[in-house]
Amino acid sequence: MEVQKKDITDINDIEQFVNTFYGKAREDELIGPIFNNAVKDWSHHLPAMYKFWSQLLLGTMDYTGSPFAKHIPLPIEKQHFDRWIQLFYTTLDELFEGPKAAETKERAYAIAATFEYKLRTIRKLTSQP
Ligand code: HEM
Repeated sequence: MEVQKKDITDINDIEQFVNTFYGKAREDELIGPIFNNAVKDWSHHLPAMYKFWSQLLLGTMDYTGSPFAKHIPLPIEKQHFDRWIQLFYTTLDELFEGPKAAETKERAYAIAATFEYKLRTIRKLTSQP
């Protein structure tokens, strides 16, 4: 019988999915090299991601940053966002189950789609004819 998983309820749960997700992302053949080239200090990036997700999911007000801007210089396109989402969903499905976990996936999908659209638009506007 499959054991019922718990839902996401607190900062420990967020730290767990963030750590697990970036563990997978760093090893991924498509998006791993992008992270490993760009992130100089994981001991800074991971806590920033705990705060980002805790603000979105738990309503804490401790994230200050402008996440989209950090992605502008990166070599990422739709295929990379698709892989990001695939790994993120797999991570959440392995660890959690419930309305908050479902909301987390929805939020991630919406942000990924927005980032991808904005990057595509910026590049179109700034490319030479
Ligand atoms: C393939 C897709 C993606 C790649 C390769 C990527 C990579 C990166 C990199 C290299 C940084 C900068 C880290 C640093 O300066 O140390 C960053 C920052 C960040 N990313 Fe992504 N990212 C991707 C998609 C996403 C998505 C879909 C989300 C949200 C759902 C997200 C959320 C963030 C946030 C919140 C930060 C800023 C953290 C801070 O304030 O320092 N990223 N990302």
